[in-house]
Amino acid sequence: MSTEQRINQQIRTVERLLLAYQQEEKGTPLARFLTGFYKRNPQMGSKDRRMASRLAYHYFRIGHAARQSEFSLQLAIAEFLCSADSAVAELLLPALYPAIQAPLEEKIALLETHTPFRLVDVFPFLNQLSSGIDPHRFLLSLFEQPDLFLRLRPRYAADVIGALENAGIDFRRIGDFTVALPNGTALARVPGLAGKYEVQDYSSQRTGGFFKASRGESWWDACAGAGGKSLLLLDNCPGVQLLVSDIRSSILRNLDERFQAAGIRSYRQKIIDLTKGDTAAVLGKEQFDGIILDVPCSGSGTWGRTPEMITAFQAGTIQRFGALQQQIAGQAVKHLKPGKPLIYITCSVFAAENEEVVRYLQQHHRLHLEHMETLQGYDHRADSMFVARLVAL
Ligand SMILES: C[S@@+](CC[C@H](N)C(=O)[O-])C[C@H]1O[C@@H](n2cnc3c(N)ncnc32)[C@H](O)[C@@H]1O
Repeated sequence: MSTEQRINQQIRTVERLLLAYQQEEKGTPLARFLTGFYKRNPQMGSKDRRMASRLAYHYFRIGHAARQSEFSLQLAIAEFLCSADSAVAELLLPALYPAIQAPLEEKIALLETHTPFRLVDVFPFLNQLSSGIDPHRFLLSLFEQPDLFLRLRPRYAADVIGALENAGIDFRRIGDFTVALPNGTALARVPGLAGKYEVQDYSSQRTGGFFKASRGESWWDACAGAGGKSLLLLDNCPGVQLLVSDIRSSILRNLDERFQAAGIRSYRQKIIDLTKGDTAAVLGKEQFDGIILDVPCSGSGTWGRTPEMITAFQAGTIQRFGALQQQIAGQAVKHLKPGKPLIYITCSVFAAENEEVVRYLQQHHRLHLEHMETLQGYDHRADSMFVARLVAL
């Protein structure tokens, strides 16, 4: 088979794969779909699978841009933009291909001059961004996959760094307890690491700086999920009395496993749906010294990892999340002691889920805003998040 035939076959395979993906239930993560697709197509070898995954992810990174073009041209544009070397771009965009290693801005200018690609078409929700997000830099960050970040447990930080160095792993250190690695780094093969670190995005790690908890205080992680923020809290302040809750019992089982691996045994756990107005039925009159509220959200700050969401997402959903977050936060704050903090967190870049919810809480729930910040992931090849520290009056 000639190189050209091989490339055309790859393009057809990805087209077939993406057609099958469109038949899936809306919102199915691409990663999960790909696992199933490869199981159903065992004739695809590991090299074919790697190439198909790469092309599919790049296809989604250009969002809504150039969608009227031939499928093969859309793929070539995506490849040219998102990689430094591409047989597909070389075959289909031969005049542009020599510039594939040029800076991103230059590649965008070339594509806008010579193809139907327009940067403004990529992400249709730019006018809804939080004020702390730079729209241009955010857009450009969608074209690359964020790094994999580890949070090192304080007392094992030196062990982990030593083990990574011994294994010859390529990593970047950010501060004392954070390590960035290229995605796909096979950590399971490095001996002696179990229980000494958590996989946690860098921006997510930074939210810990807002907790400021003290030993002996009682805290409630009210949307605890698999426990990422709770573990961060307990690592920063081991003497805190913790209640974790979530609407889903299945996710709290994951939390239990992670807590067990981290050697944490002393905590309380409850199933609580914060959209129901009866938290008092579960919690009585219990009041906390601090509440972490890492609310369900659009996840738009993490779409560099799940670019399929850029096209799957419906604009109206932003307002729906905003309303849900207001309801959840309004319910949780009833259990906050006066003078104590609510830490409101999202992994969204939309104002309606961030500063607008903060404004609502100030106006309707007697909370004073101490500090809020958009954590711009694009500065660090990380996710973007929002965090606010509000204090009950
Ligand atoms: C952003 S995730 C939490 C992630 C987690 N804090 C971490 O750091 O790993 C949001 C969580 O809110 C939970 N949730 C969604 N709706 C809820 C509700 N009505 N009441 C309580 N929790 C809810 C979800 O099940 C999900 O686990």
